[in-house]
Amino acid sequence: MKITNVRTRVFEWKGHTVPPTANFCSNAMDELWDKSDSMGTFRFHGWTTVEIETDTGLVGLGNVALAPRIAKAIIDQYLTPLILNQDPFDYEYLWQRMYRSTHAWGRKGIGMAAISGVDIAIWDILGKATGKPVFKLLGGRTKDKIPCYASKLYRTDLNEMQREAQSYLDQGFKAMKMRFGYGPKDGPEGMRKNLDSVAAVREVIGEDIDLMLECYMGWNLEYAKRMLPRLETYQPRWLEEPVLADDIDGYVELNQLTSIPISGGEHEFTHYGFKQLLEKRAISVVQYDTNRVGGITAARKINAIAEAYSVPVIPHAGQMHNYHLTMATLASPMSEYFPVHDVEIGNELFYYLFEGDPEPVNGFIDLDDNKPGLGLSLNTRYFDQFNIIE
Ligand SMILES: O=C(O)C(=O)C[C@@H](O)CO
Ligand SMILES: [Mg+2]
Repeated sequence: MKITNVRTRVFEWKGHTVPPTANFCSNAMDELWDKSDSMGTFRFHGWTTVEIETDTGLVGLGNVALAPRIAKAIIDQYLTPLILNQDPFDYEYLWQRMYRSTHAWGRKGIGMAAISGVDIAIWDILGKATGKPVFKLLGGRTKDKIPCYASKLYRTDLNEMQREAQSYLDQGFKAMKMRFGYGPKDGPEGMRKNLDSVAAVREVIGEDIDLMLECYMGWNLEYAKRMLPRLETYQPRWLEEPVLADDIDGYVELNQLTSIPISGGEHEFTHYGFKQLLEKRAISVVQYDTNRVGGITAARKINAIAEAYSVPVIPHAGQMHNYHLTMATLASPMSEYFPVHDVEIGNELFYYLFEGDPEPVNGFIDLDDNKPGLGLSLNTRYFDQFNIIE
């Protein structure tokens, strides 16, 4: 089998978008003086799709959510020539070819995200060519179903947050993740507001539900060191990305500070990046996203390293490329799930652009044993609401 064509498209959402409210999620821009729409660069209102065609008529589908126009340019200009006329079953060779020939500029960030989109499409072809779901190629079912946690609860009015938390309980979720609205610049008052929001959600969900706390890199080390002891009483399952992804020693320090596990990795790349985080005991939960970290070829290597360190892998975001790895990995106890919603931060945009993602039932999702590949296709129903760039 040979790859005959690579088609990339950028889909930019032009439909209805829920405007961001102030302090809905702390983030890395918060420490700068200009706080107007500081989350702007972290919203996902566009996507790159990668369709890889073969001489057998199979088409594999992958995607990238970071800087879509740049991801498309990288794939078109640099990666496509490297994989044309090649056998998709040589996936490791192709990954190394893409990784090594873009090494000067592509090791982390958008270069690796572009490689990820191509790699995911290649794995989709492997599944379709063998007539098996990708999780079967990765080792098969390690769990009956995948437990997942509802991930939204942006900082709003506390009553509203409580109503939202209750709705996840009503749907049967046994775990959920909430966002902090405040950080170092908001002083003691913001600190109290952060604690109030955790208390409010805990009050609704009780002790028997896992609660995850997301900082999205909006704190700094000093602030996190003051917050962590105060958060212990709420027994969070983890505190996520308290500081910038590059402050690895900060993660190390925070991970040893209290009983609260520190999670991270959604802004880390390749097995080399995670080797460093795990060796240093910087994180207690691995949260790569397959469509950033280097695709399935890199993610499965990270899973093996994490298993050896006894650190759970709970990828960032739901989505098929992550679900298939989680299903096939004993070290992955659960998945993140973004509730279907109007387009807001952009995590929901996935459901407008693709179809095939499983819907959770009672807090669990399942994958189809009889659906070859990743089981995802483009959802053409909303195409008229996108600006599509070929
Ligand atoms: O779901 C997460 O872990 C994220 O970081 C999502 C991001 O969109 C910020 O909430
Ligand atoms: Mg996160």
